[in-house]
Amino acid sequence: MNRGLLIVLSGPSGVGKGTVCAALRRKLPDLTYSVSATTRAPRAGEKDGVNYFFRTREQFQDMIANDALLEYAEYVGNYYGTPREFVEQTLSEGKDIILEIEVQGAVKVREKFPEGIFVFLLPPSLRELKERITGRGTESQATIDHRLSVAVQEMNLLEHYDYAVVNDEIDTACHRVEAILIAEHCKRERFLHELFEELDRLPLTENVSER
Ligand SMILES: Nc1ncnc2c1ncn2[C@@H]1O[C@H](COP(=O)(O)OP(=O)(O)OP(=O)(O)O)[C@@H](O)[C@H]1O
Ligand SMILES: Nc1nc2c(ncn2[C@@H]2O[C@H](COP(=O)(O)O)[C@@H](O)[C@H]2O)c(=O)[nH]1
Repeated sequence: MNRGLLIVLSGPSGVGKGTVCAALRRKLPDLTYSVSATTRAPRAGEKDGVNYFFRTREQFQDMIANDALLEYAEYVGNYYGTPREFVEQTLSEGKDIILEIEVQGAVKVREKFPEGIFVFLLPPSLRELKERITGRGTESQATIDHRLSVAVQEMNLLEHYDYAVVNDEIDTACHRVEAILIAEHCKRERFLHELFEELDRLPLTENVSER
């Protein structure tokens, strides 16, 4: 069985990662979502085990010590991390999995899964990014300011990604990511197809089948 694809959707805070990821999951119900662990407090309506695994700092540090995280990062005063076992099991079952994570974590995932597909979501403008972070209304002004200053630094990491997708319209951005997934699947299938054709042409194969 082929391993599934690991897709990392990353980009600056407020660009719309969560929104585009949710739209993509509605369109592609077979795409598995990696639920992260965090020490941040739940926002209104967020549920443990659905949006995040909400953990204390001590619990999170235990996860780090037990090597239970594929990657983790400290972001604007809180820990965020990807539970490792679930990702590895999903991939070994041949299913695609998507991680929606910030950029430091994405760089660490790349070190462990260079074959992953790394997509950087871009805002149509910095002004729009600021409006999105502010408009979401989930953070204090101090946190918004902190996230915005980090966002500008995060944009410089674009060159480390395989693809850049502008999130101007949600549906369009979602289509773009879907197109990337389709293309990546095709690439892998064609690769295998060509490999087997090549093997068929090898004299060694003929000799073996004649015996
Ligand atoms: N294409 C878009 N057009 C207009 N508004 C958008 C678009 N995409 C997302 N938004 C809005 O921008 C805000 C931030 O989106 P979202 O929470 O998905 O960003 P995020 O990148 O996941 O943020 P964070 O990294 O801080 O968790 C939300 O209010 C969302 O509704
Ligand atoms: N490195 C990781 N970053 C993660 C993970 N899960 C979420 N995130 C990112 O953190 C910020 C803040 O998220 P918020 O829910 O507090 O707005 C955002 O960029 C998320 O994508 C993770 O497991 N690892």
